[in-house]
Amino acid sequence: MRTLLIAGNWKLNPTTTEAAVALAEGVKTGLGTATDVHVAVAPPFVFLGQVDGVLEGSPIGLSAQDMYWENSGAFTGEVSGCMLVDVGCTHVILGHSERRHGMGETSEVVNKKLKAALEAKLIPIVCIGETKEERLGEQTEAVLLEQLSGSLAGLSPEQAAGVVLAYEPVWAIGTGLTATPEQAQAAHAFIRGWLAKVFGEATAARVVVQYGGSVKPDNAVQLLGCPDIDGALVGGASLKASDFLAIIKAGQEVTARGKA
Ligand SMILES: O=C(CO)COP(=O)(O)O
Repeated sequence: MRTLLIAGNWKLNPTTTEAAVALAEGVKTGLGTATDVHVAVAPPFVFLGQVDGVLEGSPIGLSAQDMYWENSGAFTGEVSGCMLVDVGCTHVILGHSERRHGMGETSEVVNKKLKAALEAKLIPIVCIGETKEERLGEQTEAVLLEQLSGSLAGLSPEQAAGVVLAYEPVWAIGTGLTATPEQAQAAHAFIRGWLAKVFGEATAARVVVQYGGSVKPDNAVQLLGCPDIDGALVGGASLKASDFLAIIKAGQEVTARGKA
């Protein structure tokens, strides 16, 4: 069975080092040494080093929220995979919808970043998902197909097995409008079907596919209990240690009882 990954995407929060350290300390203390689910936090770039110090000795992974595909050079404002590894990162989020839609990031760009992340030995969390208009226009599968085939182009099955995907319907992000477990499971099954077709059944069975979009303590058990949902990428609720810990606990419950 795939191990669940519960990751907190802090986005552009919090705004001070002190608050970032306090949040990381809260998660670390609350989690202890539990390892039955994988856990990671993704603070803004500037806090990564300090948060890494806090997380020392804990099983919590450290994720960046983006990276560039070149290692070094004249690329003002960018941060590379080897730099992220140097400050302690284990994961990197790529192609978040706030970057795809807010900053014009294409699947081609995500693909370059993904290959660089794998080269740097970071675990990439590649985000995909449709907007409200696309869902209403029955374009969900077409959008997922474009984002999957574009973002994962040229990967070997072995490389693909090491990629984490995050299905995040844009209409559910930060809106309180969570996809129902049925809607989420249907999208996840579609994603796993695509993986099986392109990379083979054995690889598809290994890929961790998270759900993201208004995951909260009160809906986490239902979502995480779905057969093809292998974790959560949590935004707002990851900014409060007690809420994030409650979502992790939901993952632990689902793991302990086993999936259907
Ligand atoms: O975008 C998200 C995680 O990457 C989800 O954000 P919310 O949990 O705030 O909806």
